[in-house]
Amino acid sequence: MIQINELSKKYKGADDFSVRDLNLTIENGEIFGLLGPNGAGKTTLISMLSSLLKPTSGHFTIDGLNYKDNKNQLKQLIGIVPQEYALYPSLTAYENLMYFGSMYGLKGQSLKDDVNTHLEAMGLAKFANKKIDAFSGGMKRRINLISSILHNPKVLFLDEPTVGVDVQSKNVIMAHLKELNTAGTTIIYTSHHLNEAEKFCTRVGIIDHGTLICLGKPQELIAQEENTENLEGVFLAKTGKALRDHA
Ligand SMILES: Nc1ncnc2c1ncn2[C@@H]1O[C@H](COP(=O)(O)OP(=O)(O)OP(=O)(O)O)[C@@H](O)[C@H]1O
Repeated sequence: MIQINELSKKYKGADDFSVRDLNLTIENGEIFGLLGPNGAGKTTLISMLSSLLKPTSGHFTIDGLNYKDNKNQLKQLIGIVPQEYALYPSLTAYENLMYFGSMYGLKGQSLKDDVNTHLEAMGLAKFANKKIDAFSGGMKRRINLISSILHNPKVLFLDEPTVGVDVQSKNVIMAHLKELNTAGTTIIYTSHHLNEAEKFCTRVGIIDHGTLICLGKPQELIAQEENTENLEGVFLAKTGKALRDHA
């Protein structure tokens, strides 16, 4: 279970909070979608939960563990798929994955077998020995995902896992995430793809101006909103139609 209490983040030099007094509980086995307009605070929140960013105040625990006291245990428990590719372009897909596996203390034949199984499941087995810099965006996203799940994390955080990929790659990524979830992994991910979130998530939270403004099962939220047939309608009703440009 992920228990978040009064979590806030104000970046150095910023005028306002990017996440403000956020309270949320996510149960084991959920696929939880963090939705919100540009600049709402989704990446900031997920970066704090995955220990990439220090909160300004408040706290959270994952399976009762917190980053301050249980750093090494937490590292084994969670997987992180950031928005940016964290891959070595001059190494092959296989070499990258063996390297990332070794960072989690994995080695030997079982690591090789796991790498090959994931490459196969992601449709990348025949490209295992090609260098990453020759890969398309969709292929890099799939390798990026594999690199974060080799240690079988109990909780997986993903920041826009399907941004910039074609429909084919997106389907493979989402199917793989669904399989991981069925096998017991809790998934928390940010997305702007509301149709996808509607189908895929057990619950969603809509965040705006750093605050959680809406929380529930997609179908329940749709049923509660008048004249709305989908999650996009709920999203627009809650967050409005104004652009969120800022610089
Ligand atoms: N390193 C930073 N320093 C200062 N302000 C930041 C920093 N990173 C993000 N912000 C600000 O914090 C707010 C929330 O940004 P965040 O990236 O968390 O939003 P988001 O919901 O993930 O947006 P998007 O959908 O565009 O990725 C924005 O106002 C953003 O400008």
